[in-house]
Amino acid sequence: MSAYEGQESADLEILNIPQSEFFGTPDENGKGLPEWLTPDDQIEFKQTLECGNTIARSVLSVLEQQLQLPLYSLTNLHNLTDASGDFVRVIRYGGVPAFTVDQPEGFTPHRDATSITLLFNWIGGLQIPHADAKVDGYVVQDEDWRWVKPEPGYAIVNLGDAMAIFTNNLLRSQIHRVVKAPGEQRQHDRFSIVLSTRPENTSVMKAFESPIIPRSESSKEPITSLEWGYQVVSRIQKRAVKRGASDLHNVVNRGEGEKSNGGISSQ
Ligand SMILES: O=C(O)CCC(=O)C(=O)O
Ligand SMILES: [Fe+2]
Repeated sequence: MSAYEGQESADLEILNIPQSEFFGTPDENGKGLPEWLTPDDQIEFKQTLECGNTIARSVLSVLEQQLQLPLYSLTNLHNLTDASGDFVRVIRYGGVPAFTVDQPEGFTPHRDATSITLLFNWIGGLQIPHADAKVDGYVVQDEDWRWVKPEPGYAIVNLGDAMAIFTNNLLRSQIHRVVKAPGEQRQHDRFSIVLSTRPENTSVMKAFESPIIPRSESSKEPITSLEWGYQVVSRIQKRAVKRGASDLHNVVNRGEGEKSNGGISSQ
């Protein structure tokens, strides 16, 4: 798995640092860490991944109990040192003049191909549909989007597609998008730190059995988390081609999936 530095435009810069660079086996075909990352920066990213994993595991351990699953059912699939698609992503969305009315999307509507995503935001831009909104696949009417206001000292916790699979949709993967911040805020660059925790590569992507998880009727042979990651990427690329995207590498790295299995979202 490789680190990725993406610059789509002056408007959007993305850096993905995969967990495997520090805790697993780095992808030998990958790009490695960016050259400009100093040893101190590397320590910072390593510690950030470690903290993200600790927080995600504590959320998972609560969910595990609430779902009436045997102890460690979920947490054991999310060990820091097991090979997985975990990553930390830093995004800079360029500011635009305050109060402009256009609403270009930084990230089109998507659900994350993660178990848990922790988001650290300082200014607005993130949106989710309101509770009664009609969501048709990835289509949400413009008037149905609501701001997610960042609160100082808090992280935003998002459940991803893996949790929907593990619970046969008892837990839902939250659709979200990013647009320019509201009002005055949009003149500032918006930074976002994304800590994504995914099931370890060998995890079997199927619903757990529990008294409260609906039984799955699917007769499909379950796949591993690694295979699932690649499937997500190929789905995203097909959708992007339909939308007319030409640079699929950028598409996948823009949170819409990544071949290296780091940084994918299930667009
Ligand atoms: O920038 C944000 O607040 C969210 C980014 C996001 O949705 C993603 O990286 O999957
Ligand atoms: Fe996302």
